[in-house]
Amino acid sequence: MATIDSLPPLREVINTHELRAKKSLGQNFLLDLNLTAKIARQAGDLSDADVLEIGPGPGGLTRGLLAEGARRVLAIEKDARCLPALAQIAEAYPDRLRVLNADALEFDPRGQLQSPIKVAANLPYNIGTELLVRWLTPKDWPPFWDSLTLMFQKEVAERIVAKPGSKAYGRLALLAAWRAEAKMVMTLPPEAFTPPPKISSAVVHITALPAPRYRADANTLSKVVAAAFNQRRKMMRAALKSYGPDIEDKLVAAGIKPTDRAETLDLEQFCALAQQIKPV
Ligand SMILES: C[S@@+](CC[C@H](N)C(=O)[O-])C[C@H]1O[C@@H](n2cnc3c(N)ncnc32)[C@H](O)[C@@H]1O
Repeated sequence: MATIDSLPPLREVINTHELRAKKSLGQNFLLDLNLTAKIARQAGDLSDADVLEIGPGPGGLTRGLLAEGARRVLAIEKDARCLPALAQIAEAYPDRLRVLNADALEFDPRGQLQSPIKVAANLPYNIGTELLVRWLTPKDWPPFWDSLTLMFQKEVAERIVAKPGSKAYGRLALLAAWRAEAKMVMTLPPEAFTPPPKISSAVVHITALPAPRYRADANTLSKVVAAAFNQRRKMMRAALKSYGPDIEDKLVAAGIKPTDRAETLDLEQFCALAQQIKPV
């Protein structure tokens, strides 16, 4: 039976289980347990929280979360090759780790964990933004989670925390600012990972606000912001042409000049526009 002290170093784990990283699954592993404990600490006090971890891989961050005192961790891993390594961690932390071999895109977390719930993950780069947008745009608010502590490619992290007028400002910044507070809390060089990715990474900590900053329908806001920034150099009236001939009137009613460009508009204006398109 594995105990915390008998868990082997992660480099040994990936060798024993022949966990050669698969690019298609976005596998860049963190093998330094000091580093994974530091990332886990960015999630705040874990002792009274259930943690949902997406993509535990060989379990570096999972070990960090458990060592930092997480009440319980539910880890969702798509790659079955990682299961024996994760089972060994589960043995060392009886009753505190549950591992599901599943695709995070298909997984419904509702009813699986007890509040307060923190999500923590070194996300596979190919599904990271999709998961984040899902977590930020449920129909009802507050969401199932209280905070998200997520590793992204640094360029994506910059887009999440961007302010209006900056180059990185767009859909991710607006959706994050609408009902949450997002901060970049840590950056990591490529060498922190095995194998090293081409670019740096960063951890973003996002806390859910009790209520949205402005009233809007989540789906409408998400779609209109995506359309506006898909053609960010175009004037709003051109970028939103597919909304029909009365979009100019709706823009004006929302306090937006039809000749404005998306990158100059703030969250309040986009929410006002969503309300013109579909009031809630
Ligand atoms: C960047 S690695 C992080 C691994 C580990 N957490 C670490 O920090 O070393 C991403 C992990 O997500 C897993 N993964 C990729 N796509 C997934 C999906 N759709 N659902 C669940 N896990 C997925 C990969 O197999 C891999 O273990």
